[in-house]
Amino acid sequence: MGLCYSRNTSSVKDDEIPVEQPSQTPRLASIPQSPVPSEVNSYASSPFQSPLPAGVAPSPARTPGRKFKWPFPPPSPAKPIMAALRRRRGAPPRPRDEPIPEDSEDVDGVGGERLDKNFGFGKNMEGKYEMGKEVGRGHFGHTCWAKAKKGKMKGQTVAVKIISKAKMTSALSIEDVRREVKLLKALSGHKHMVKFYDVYEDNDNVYVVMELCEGGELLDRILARGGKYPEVDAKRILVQILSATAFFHLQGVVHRDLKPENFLFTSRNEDAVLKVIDFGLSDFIRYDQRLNDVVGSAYYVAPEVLHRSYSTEADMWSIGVISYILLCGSRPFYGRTESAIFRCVLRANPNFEDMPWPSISPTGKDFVKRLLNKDHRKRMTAAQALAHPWLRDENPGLLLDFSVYKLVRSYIRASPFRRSALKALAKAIPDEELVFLKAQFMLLDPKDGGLSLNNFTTALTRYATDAMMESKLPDILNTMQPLVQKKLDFEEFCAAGVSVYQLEALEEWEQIATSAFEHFEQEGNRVISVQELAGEMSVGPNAYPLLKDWIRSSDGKLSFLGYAKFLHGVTVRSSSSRPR
Ligand SMILES: Nc1ncnc2c1ncn2[C@@H]1O[C@H](COP(=O)(O)OP(=O)(O)OP(=O)(O)O)[C@@H](O)[C@H]1O
Ligand SMILES: [Ca+2]
Ligand SMILES: [Ca+2]
Ligand SMILES: [Ca+2]
Repeated sequence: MGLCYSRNTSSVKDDEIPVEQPSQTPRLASIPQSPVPSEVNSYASSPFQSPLPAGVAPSPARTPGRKFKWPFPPPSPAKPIMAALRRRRGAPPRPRDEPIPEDSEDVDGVGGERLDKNFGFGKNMEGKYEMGKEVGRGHFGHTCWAKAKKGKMKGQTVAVKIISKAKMTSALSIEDVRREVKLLKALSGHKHMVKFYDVYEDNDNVYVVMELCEGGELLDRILARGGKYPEVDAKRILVQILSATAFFHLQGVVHRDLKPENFLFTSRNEDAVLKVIDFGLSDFIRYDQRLNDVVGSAYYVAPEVLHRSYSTEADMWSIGVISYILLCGSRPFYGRTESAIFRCVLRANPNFEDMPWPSISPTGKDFVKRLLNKDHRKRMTAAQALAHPWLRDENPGLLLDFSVYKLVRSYIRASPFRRSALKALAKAIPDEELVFLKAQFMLLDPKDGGLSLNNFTTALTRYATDAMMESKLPDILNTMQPLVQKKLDFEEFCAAGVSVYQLEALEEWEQIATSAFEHFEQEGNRVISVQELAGEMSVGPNAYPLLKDWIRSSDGKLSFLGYAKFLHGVTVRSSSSRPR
């Protein structure tokens, strides 16, 4: 195994040039603060960017007042991540083309001349707003303070993100800007989303007018506190992050760049509201879709993103990284080069032993671990995280979880044998886990104690924004037709909505499975042939020898092992040709 670091270790890999760091350790607390304050954001020298390997773009790298040793403006995070991936796999860098279309230059013509950079946005920015000083900077442009000159916002201060058209060098990068604006607009209503006001353009720039967040970035607050948040304060932050994330995930939006630089406080107050910003890397995702473009920031990137098949769970990983940092002041996955960080993300287990972890509550630790699970199927969703015991007393307000829709969908489409296996499992779900399912059941507003398709439709409609129409999540309802006649009571809803993978990740899994099998023996287990079982599992004849071991020779029914394996199902990799 390569060099994997957690926390205070650091070392240099030979294949890449390490970036100079102000400190040899990734520990936030030891990083000296920049003495240069600014009225809007107090920028500190950031340990999040200085140890970044060349090429990984930390968004605030060019923020005024921040010290960094990088002579060049940072490129998009997407490109360098891909380049490093290719190096890891030992493949030669491709000579000309760019791996990620978003940033490939001139796909539409020489010098980008044929690109239509007209967005159809309003043109009279200057007439409406008086521009002030810069408050932040990113790789596409910068953000300024501004004041409305007329209209109902007259006199109000706002933030204007100025995105340079000169940097839009491909049709796809133009599409990215269009999508960013569309997303900001559609998601704007939520308490923890930055409020969108307007968008303008001229020949040089696109101007996104939004609510001014005067409290600075979450990153700066972490630094100002010496890198570590007391649990109570960390909870307050995370509830807000999760509430925003549960909201946009339900809209079918993946953020893909969640990190402390992309959360801003509305004011300098200790209890200021936190807002998520920067949907520049975000995308809509259909319910049955997996994304494959590798984008994000190295320290926060989920393993399945590096494996090029991911969905909303990737954001949950990033929130796990943020939680880890908030609680202990160190990064869970650290390396001085991009490759080293990726190796860590893919293979290393974060350190939960060193100080301050022994002094952190067991539920807090459990919370972080359930987010930093490398298997995305075992990771908590945002809605689940809000229902986790660690946050429950924060009264976070629960939100409908779209992952429940996906699970219910596959339940109602499953074979009767599989459904009875899941019904038996539902009887063994620990009370702690039932809390979440009960909340989801209630959010679906059961009629006469049960749920039919109508409930699922109405609930989704209640939360729908324009973003949900774009991501086409409601399409899932067309595939849930069996629920027209059927009605799920709470017990069956649990069988439908429970995630086998998540239960498997629990320490008590052995007990849960044992107890579930007892129920299954009473009301679900039956004689089943190897052929029939293979059909149930959608595997071919070469799996017969293996499946034979799952059936008891005494009575021809599933054994305990067989039941547990049957619940788990075959994973894509081991399906048909290579069952394990
Ligand atoms: N609404 C706002 N209020 C105050 N400051 C803001 C606001 N929006 C952005 N900023 C500041 O500007 C910085 C850059 O904004 P943003 O992250 O949206 O730009 P970007 O060009 O997409 O950057 P990146 O390089 O991270 O992709 C933020 O980190 C923040 O400091
Ligand atoms: Ca940013
Ligand atoms: Ca961005
Ligand atoms: Ca894309």
